[in-house]
Amino acid sequence: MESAFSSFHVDKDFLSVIFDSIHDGIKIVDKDGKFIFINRSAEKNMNIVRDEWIGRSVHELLPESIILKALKTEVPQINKHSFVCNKNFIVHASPLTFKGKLVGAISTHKDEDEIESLKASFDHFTLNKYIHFLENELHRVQILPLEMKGFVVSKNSTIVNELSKIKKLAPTDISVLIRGESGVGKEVIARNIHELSNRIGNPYITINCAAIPENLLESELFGYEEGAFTGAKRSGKKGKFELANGGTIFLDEIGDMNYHLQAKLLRVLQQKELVRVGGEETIPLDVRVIAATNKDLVSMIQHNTFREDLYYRINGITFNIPPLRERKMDIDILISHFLKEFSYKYNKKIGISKEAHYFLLNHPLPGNVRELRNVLEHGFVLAETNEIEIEDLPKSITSGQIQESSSAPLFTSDEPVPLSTFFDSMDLSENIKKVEIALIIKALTKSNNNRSKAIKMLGISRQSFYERLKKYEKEIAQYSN
Ligand SMILES: Nc1ncnc2c1ncn2[C@@H]1O[C@H](COP(=O)(O)OP(=O)(O)OP(=O)(O)O)[C@@H](O)[C@H]1O
Repeated sequence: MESAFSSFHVDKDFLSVIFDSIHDGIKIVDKDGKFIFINRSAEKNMNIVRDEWIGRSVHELLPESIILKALKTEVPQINKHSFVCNKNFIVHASPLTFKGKLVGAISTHKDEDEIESLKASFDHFTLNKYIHFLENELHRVQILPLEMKGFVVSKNSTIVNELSKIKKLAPTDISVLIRGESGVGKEVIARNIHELSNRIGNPYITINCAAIPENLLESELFGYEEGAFTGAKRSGKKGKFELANGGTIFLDEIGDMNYHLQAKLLRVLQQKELVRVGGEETIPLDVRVIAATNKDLVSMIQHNTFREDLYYRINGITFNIPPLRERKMDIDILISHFLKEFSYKYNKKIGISKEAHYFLLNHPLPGNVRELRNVLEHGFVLAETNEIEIEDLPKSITSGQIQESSSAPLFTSDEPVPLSTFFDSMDLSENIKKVEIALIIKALTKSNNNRSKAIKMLGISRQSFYERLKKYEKEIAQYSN
């Protein structure tokens, strides 16, 4: 779903997941009648290949369709009978308008046979149940975008302080530099700034300066004209800045941009206009710039690898996002947030065992929030019970480190918990504490909180058990019922 629909600011992959999980067929066309989305049910019950329809015109493919009528007349078409693809359907179609302008049309349809069989089987009771189901579905679909909008989840005081700035700076055009390691959530913040700004409704374009080969980055950013270089498209191409015109551009990994291009970028930002590569025409720009980096730009300036003038141009205000290891408190709420997200995405409810939870809290997670999300999603998908267990997490984090870093494993029992992966530092007493807490929690969990049984499992005296319980009261309480 592109163009006008990007203005709704709901992640398009996510929107596709929602629509694909809806039983009714859904089709969306843009204002010119081009198919921009067809959900899985529509593909199935119309017996078509949706990828072959996307981008093609409804005028050509379904000239008699109800969706085309809604688009042409700009009047909703409710409960209309339609015969397409050799089947009868009941269709609702509505024009889609945004900020008073027609941007396309949407239709939902049900197979008529299905409606007939539904009618036959509906008594009052089932009808009520069906209404209840639809209400739940509607609620689910309505709250999804909010849950998933990618708002920044954090309890960390540094981040909370930083975030409090967003509301103030978002409506201005001040440039923003976001600093932090990979995966800490820099893009989430950039998107939030755009969404809270007056530019909402206009494009939000991202480009990762490190991911594009140096020789292509210039034309990716500023576009090119026909024949600008070998392999250039006949018609030329708009660059990311032009695509972002009126909206926001997020320049990720700006520290990886070469010195020559930095000079060109600075010129574009200062003059608020650009000339495409190989072109002559000057294109005026109105783009808000948000940049991000993992690099120390100040030291790069000292080493003449980053331009000082560009640094001051992009650094109107700076956000510093600490890595996850410096805000362990956030792991808890991020886990809850992601479990909620996945339960919508996969349509099932799964929790996390205390051990897996504790494991994640103590795992280094160098890939920050992105790694936490990936690891949890892996566990969510593989979990065989209604809780993610340590065994469901990727082997790379539960066992990789042991094999690589210790020739003689400290624990060789049948423990599913590879305890030595907790040892992200050499501090002996800190590590002993972690092991003790993990084993006490495990014994309590296994014994259903029966302390006598837990003491027996641990093979320690009652006195020593209670001493430790007191000592680690806070940590254990967090994981006990
Ligand atoms: N505070 C947060 N709340 C909710 N989700 C978050 C948060 N921080 C990060 N995420 C999620 O973690 C993943 C990585 O975040 P993001 O892409 O913003 O990181 P980044 O710092 O821009 O990474 P990179 O520098 O590698 O591009 C995304 O799926 C994002 O939705």
